[in-house]
Amino acid sequence: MSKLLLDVRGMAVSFGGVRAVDGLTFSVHEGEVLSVIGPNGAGKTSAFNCITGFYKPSAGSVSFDGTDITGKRPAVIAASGIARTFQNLRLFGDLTVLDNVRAGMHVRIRQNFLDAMLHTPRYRRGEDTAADEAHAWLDFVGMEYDRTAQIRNLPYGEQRRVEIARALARRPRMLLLDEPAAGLNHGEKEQLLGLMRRIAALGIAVVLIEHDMGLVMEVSERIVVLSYGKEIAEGTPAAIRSNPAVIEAYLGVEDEEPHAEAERIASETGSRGTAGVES
Ligand SMILES: Nc1ncnc2c1ncn2[C@@H]1O[C@H](COP(=O)(O)OP(=O)(O)OP(=O)(O)O)[C@@H](O)[C@H]1O
Repeated sequence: MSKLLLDVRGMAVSFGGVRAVDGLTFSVHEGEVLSVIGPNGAGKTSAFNCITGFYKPSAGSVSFDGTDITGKRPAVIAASGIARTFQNLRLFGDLTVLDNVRAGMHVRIRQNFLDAMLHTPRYRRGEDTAADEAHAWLDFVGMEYDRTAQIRNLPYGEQRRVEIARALARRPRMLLLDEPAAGLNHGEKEQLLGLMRRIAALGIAVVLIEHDMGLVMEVSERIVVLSYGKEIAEGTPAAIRSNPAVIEAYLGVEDEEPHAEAERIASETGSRGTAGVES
């Protein structure tokens, strides 16, 4: 097994009387793709928020690469090598594609203030390097659109790609993706599947929250299943799709979508050649 990166133990967070995350324990290794699934409101995003410092866990611990990061500020946690994307895109709409990705790099590239003020050759070299690297990440995620276009003018699927490029430009060791397939069409979901595999092949751990079960079953090495904040199952896709507690958790909720997901989980055969069932 490759190197342990993230180690979450007994993590909890509550809002009023709601235990959004209730004693969650799991780990993630270098280059692994792990999915966190569960019905709406199960606590998936809250778990991401605790890991990345947006919420302060009320109990438990989070360590990353052997360092305790429990309750640290988001900027400190990001600097330790954890990047994330959000359910609702958080890009700078007025900036160009390229500048959005460069914004992801400025957290790690520190320019000398005087060099920046005086636009010295050293400053310009730094900016050129940053632009080259931003282009390289945009190539990596398959962004073929005009990179001088304002983000707000791009199709939604392209914006999602840029958000991943920006997260990668931080050179993280672990990337948390919160519903990256939401709003994507079938072809875009297939590209996303390939992209997640390429990211993992770089040795970056990928932790995925996703409702598209076709995609989850195809890409994940392991899956953690949450229900009402608690972990009810953990295992390989094959073990999860036949786990009665998982099927029950999905069937036990009122929405139509989770019913469909439960049926998909129950009927997945493991022989799918492509990802991206429209949900
Ligand atoms: N900031 C908050 N304030 C109050 N309640 C919250 C907050 N964040 C999450 N919750 C509650 O915690 C529970 C878990 O929510 P969370 O968004 O983590 O679930 P989820 O599994 O990500 O859901 P979804 O799949 O719908 O995104 C829900 O009951 C939610 O209403």
